[in-house]
Amino acid sequence: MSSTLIPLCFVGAAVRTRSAGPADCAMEDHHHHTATIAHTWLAAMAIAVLPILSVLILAATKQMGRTVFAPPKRREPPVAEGAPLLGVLPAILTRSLQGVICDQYLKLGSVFTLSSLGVKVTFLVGPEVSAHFFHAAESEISIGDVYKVTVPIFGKGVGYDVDNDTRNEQHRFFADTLRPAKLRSHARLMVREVEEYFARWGQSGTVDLKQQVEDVLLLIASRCLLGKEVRDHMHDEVSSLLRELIGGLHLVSLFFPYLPTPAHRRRDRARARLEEIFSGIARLRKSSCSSGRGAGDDGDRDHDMLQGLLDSRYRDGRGTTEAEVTGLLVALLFAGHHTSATVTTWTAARLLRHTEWLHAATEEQRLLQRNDQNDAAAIDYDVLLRMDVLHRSVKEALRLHPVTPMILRRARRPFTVRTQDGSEYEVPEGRMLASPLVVNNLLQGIYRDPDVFDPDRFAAWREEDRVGGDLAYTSFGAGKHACMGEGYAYLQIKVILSHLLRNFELRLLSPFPETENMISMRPKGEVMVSYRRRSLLQ
Ligand code: HEM
Repeated sequence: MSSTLIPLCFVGAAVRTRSAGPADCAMEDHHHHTATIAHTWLAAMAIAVLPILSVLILAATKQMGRTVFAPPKRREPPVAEGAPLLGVLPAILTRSLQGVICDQYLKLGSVFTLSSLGVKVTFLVGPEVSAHFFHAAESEISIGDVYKVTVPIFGKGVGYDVDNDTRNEQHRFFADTLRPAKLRSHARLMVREVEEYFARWGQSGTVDLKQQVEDVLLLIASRCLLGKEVRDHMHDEVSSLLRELIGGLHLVSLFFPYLPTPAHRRRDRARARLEEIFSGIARLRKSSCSSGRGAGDDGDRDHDMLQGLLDSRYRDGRGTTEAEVTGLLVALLFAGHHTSATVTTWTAARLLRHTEWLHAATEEQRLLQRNDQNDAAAIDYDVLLRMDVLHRSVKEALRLHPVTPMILRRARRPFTVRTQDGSEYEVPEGRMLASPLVVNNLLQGIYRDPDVFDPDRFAAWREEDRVGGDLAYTSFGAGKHACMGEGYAYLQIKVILSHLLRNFELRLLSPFPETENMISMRPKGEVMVSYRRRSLLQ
């Protein structure tokens, strides 16, 4: 979940798109079917939904056929032409958001505004114009204004319900629970979950890999984030409570988050029950500590994030409340599960389609197994760090299939942006801003043959992203709100994929997937794969 990079990719507005972007915005076929919003409904909100409210306010300033605005004091970014009143909306719906952004980028340059029904979103394309967007303080460029909608899901007292300082402290708790020393023990738990899960597969068979990946990642989350008690006794209940929480997010929630609809009531009940569960576990843990029984039987309990958050303290010495811990855990689940599942499935689909890379990644596993003299089958934290081809394959799949089409912010103060060709624009206060990953990730100035799946572009001898500067590759965000779970995400994705490569011969039976819809960047439909057990060392 983007910052909480909340992949609310769960909101189900399916807007199919067609047509390719212009040649310079190279992208493959399936890409032409996508146009979407950030982890989310956020894009929907920006492009399609907020306008409905805003039109009422702005109608007075419009004429049919052309919108007339009060003359700007300074030069604002150029606005894309569009239909009367609806602006670019018809183009987005008949074509694709990605295609429209690409067109306008080629036409108007790296800074431009899309407008529809009175709402304007200014797009900043490429690293040269994105520094302020990613690095400015909250008082200048706000993430909180954009993600307020998460409050009823995460609950009061956490995330975007609290002031910026408190939120920063809560992010420090996340950072503590995700630091490398903790990741080492998470890796051990992840490997155990993955081995157990795939042991259920037969000698050979056919599966929907997308579903399998979602399931195993939920088990990993249950174990690493929520703890042994949930994993062993409450996994099914907690999984369905999380589904209820997600199901409580509809378009109507954007405007009336507390309207007593059945879905909102279910959401609130689920949130309350989760708090009850986590509070119960917290009390049990406290009492087992005071009775001298210590941590978990297997010594793992100390390492789960639930415990990390229960032990966290604010700077003034205050501990976290059980309600806060519940909210923070839900936020982490939102941020980490859907995103990782999407990237794992896309990477698998890419490897199975581009067999030269499947071969390279498999050979890497064979070598790692051979070189590991102690235990040829072992995958641990250090081995995972040595999976270079696999790592680059994941990174490259994420470049071509970002989990969110764009990252959104709101300008709290006006600012000036300079383009590479020397144009200078004043972006006004209150303007919604977007950094479109679906276009940034395909810029030819940064990536050679951008629509080709080529993990070597990130190899030490090319490093196209580094050459492009620190804002060239922003699939994990950047700057002030860079993803805090990147290391954890790579670990769990590589644990799953390396286990599959080592133990199964896989074939993609479905056609290469399209992207789901305007709101979700997941692979569309089932991703059917056949498997046959094997050992790489024989
Ligand atoms: C492949 C998987 C993932 C991808 C592609 C991803 C991507 C992102 C992106 C793009 C952002 C920035 C959003 C913005 O600026 O609005 C972000 C933020 C964040 N991510 Fe991830 N993420 C992934 C997995 C995870 C995981 C596993 C966790 C935690 C367990 C996590 C925790 C966070 C948090 C806490 C933030 C908010 C940082 C802030 O607001 O300061 N993410 N992520």
